[in-house]
Amino acid sequence: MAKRKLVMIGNGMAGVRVIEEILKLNHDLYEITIFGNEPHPNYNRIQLSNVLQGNTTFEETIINDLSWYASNLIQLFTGETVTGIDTNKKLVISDKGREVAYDELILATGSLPFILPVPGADKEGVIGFRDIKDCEDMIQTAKQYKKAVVIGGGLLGLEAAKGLIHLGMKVDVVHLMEHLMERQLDAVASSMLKRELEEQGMNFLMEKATVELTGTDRVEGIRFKDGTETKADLVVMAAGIKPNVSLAKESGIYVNRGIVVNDFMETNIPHVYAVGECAEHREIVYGLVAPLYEQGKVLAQVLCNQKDKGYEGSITGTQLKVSGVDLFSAGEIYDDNTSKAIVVHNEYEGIYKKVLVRDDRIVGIVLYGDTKDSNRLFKMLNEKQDVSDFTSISFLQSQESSNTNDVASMPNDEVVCGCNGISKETIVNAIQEEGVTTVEQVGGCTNAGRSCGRCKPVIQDIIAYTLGDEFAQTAEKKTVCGCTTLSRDEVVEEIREKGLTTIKEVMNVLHWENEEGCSKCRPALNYFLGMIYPDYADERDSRLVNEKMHANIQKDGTYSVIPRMYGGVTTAKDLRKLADIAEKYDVQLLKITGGQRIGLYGLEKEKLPAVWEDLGMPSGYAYGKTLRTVKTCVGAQFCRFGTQDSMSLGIELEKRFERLDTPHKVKMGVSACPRNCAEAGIKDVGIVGLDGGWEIYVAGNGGTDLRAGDLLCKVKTEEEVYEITGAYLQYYRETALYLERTSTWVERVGLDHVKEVLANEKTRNELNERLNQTLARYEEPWQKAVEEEQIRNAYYSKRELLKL
Ligand SMILES: Cc1cc2nc3c(=O)[nH]c(=O)nc-3n(C[C@H](O)[C@H](O)[C@H](O)COP(=O)(O)OP(=O)(O)OC[C@H]3O[C@@H](n4cnc5c(N)ncnc54)[C@H](O)[C@@H]3O)c2cc1C
Ligand SMILES: NC(=O)c1ccc[n+]([C@@H]2O[C@H](COP(=O)([O-])OP(=O)(O)OC[C@H]3O[C@@H](n4cnc5c(N)ncnc54)[C@H](O)[C@@H]3O)[C@@H](O)[C@H]2O)c1
Ligand code: SF4
Ligand code: FES
Repeated sequence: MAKRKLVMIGNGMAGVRVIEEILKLNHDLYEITIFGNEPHPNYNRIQLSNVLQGNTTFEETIINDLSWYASNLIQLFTGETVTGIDTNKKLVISDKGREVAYDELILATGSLPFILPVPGADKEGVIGFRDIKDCEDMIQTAKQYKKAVVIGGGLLGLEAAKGLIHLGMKVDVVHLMEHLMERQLDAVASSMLKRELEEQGMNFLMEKATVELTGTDRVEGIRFKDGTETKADLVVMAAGIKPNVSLAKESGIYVNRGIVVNDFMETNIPHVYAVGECAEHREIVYGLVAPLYEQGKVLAQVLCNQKDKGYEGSITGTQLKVSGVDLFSAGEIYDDNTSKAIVVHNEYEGIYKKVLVRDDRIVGIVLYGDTKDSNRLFKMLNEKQDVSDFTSISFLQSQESSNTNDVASMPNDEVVCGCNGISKETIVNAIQEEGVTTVEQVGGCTNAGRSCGRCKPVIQDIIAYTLGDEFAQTAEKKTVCGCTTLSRDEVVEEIREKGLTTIKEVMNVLHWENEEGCSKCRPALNYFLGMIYPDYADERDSRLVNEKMHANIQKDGTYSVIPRMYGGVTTAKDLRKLADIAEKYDVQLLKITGGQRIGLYGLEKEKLPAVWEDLGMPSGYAYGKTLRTVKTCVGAQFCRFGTQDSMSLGIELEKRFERLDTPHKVKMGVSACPRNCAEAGIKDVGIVGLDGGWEIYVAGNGGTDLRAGDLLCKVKTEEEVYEITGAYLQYYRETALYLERTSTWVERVGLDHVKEVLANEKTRNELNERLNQTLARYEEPWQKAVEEEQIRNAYYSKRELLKL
């Protein structure tokens, strides 16, 4: 039976969770297309605050990478905005003119920051805080400017302010009201918070209404209603959000504040649903992930014909992600004449706890300084438990005890991960029945910990408590992925010892939890097998998407073609050919890359084999975990400072080691003198010419984790360079974790250790022998695609559009 067509607009947290739930319920029901106007796969927006505060990286915020979409046959259009919906013809239209028909349509367009409508709000340097782009803007601005002003003393504003302080800026927080976070905290908790944040370096301008942003092109200051002013090089608007509903509205879908949905997330138009921050349910628009995920679960059931009781609304609990601040708030915050407050205020220790009770039920919680009881109290609030038997002590005094004792006394049904609604019992079951032993694996099985991450310490305690002695042995272990409890070294050892030769066999024999593996372990296993057996028959479908396609997928779904240009040296004939091909195939962009070659960007998948055939040049592997480029300077052939022939050495290095699978990408550079024009000092392997010899540097990195290379050794001849480089690469191949760059690998194993290994001639020879055996197995992949129809049909035909 033909699959039904499911289209989703919005590639954010709530929407993609719906897709994950659908895939769990019925993997094959839908042909899924997702439009996301950000140029990224689905990432954890919540963690942007932690990126700013330096606690995590952008890479770590990715929830589902491109290979997840590919392996689930999801067509993803990133950087593309849906601009119209024809609900009669049942199709959506994008800003690139793409029309996609749907049987079912999900609107998951999220929110937009509320930008104050004051003069000057459109000046350069005025931003919201919503996405990676905003985050990057703040990081860049902090490198150049000193003074930031955040407008809004709510959750978002305070997290942004903390991040900007971390980035080295002076920060004013402008707040309209008398108290910070007035929607979540009462006056006492709010003033305790203010004091703490002032100590952390924030300056508060309270009860200030902004009337104008001053400056010429770029913002220079803020003027307030009371006539006062403050200077600003950067203004971050964090004064709330508004549901992103214009597309729905223009398409005739009923919108109030958000897109109005019933308990099954259905809009007023048949087959059109809304979920997440853009949806309004029973007159409430939610702005935290916990309720959005509940909505997502319900919508997945509806779309998989498993309609249950529907979504009935949520009570939300909030915490602030600022280190040194421990607070929790849920429900009402002030008592009135129908409710009573139970309050503990220990000023000495900076602890404040308030529980509001009406008709023997908890209706509100405010905790500051000690939030240990938040889960327990929040559960009582949510379940409307009768609390008439509780004393104020049993309400509010958490027992001083060790963490594992806390876990022991925790009821089984206590919710541990509020974002995902996961109880202790579910986590314990995953540990006992699925054999998981790390927080990451628990997340893989249950989703716990995959959003704001604040429950991770408790999950860790539950793992320790459940595993007992076993825990100590597994605690230090970094497993290959959530499908196994084995580490990289254990997997490699088992493959060698048991003579396992295919990915399937490894998974079966080593009792993989998920028998199909996942997007993390399949490429890793493929790599390990290829590293162990020189004649290994590569499993192309297990590779990361770009390697599988032998081309780099771009944000609009097109691909790039970057042929080899050994050592960055080309010819007039090749340049002419590239120019002709660029015109013939109408490439969107022709660009000199950072690795000294020329890239053709914006080619549709179906065109790739023809382009490669016309080019007749080898692949530059610009997409691979392999040797990318060897950058060279002109050296002794032309430069008056050159002491060595850097171009010849670079070209030979590239020819010798091209196509070699490595744990991560490898870049090299060769300069002919210490002026180092080829930037060899920030390469995985950098060679610098001296009078009568060469210096070999290793473990440099010019990317996000900038690192200068370490001097490995000095040699006299080119032959020695090849020998040392070969042995070094093979040792890296054999001992690094999959996806570990040489820079982190060397730091982990130690430069002295690597030097010691390579100093031994016998070891060097053995390493080079194994390397050469492996190198012998490689074929030119583009040529193969040109020659073999089966490959073209499998990977580059239109029919296979969804398989990426
Ligand atoms: C810095 C920050 C910190 C946060 N911290 C927390 C926290 O600690 N706890 C918590 O629970 N929540 C937190 N939140 C809120 C949480 O991130 C959101 O509730 C959640 O991301 C909303 O999910 P969503 O899918 O509805 O919207 P989004 O994640 O915003 O996704 C919507 C996506 O749709 C795209 N889109 C919109 N229109 C179109 C179109 N026409 N065509 C194509 N694509 C379109 C948007 O670009 C966006 O990528 C935080 C938010 C921010 C910004
Ligand atoms: N830790 C978390 O859970 C977390 C973190 C960040 C963001 N978020 C979510 O992101 C969304 C946006 O957060 P937010 O803090 O912008 O929204 P918010 O509505 O919670 O807070 C906005 C704050 O700005 C203040 N404000 C409004 N107008 C102002 C003005 N003109 N001048 C100065 N202050 C003004 C308000 O008084 C309010 O305190 C919310 O849904 C929030 O729940 C959550
Ligand atoms: S590194 Fe030295 S030899 Fe090479 S181009 Fe620069 S100055 Fe000339
Ligand atoms: S509480 Fe947010 S991820 Fe668990």
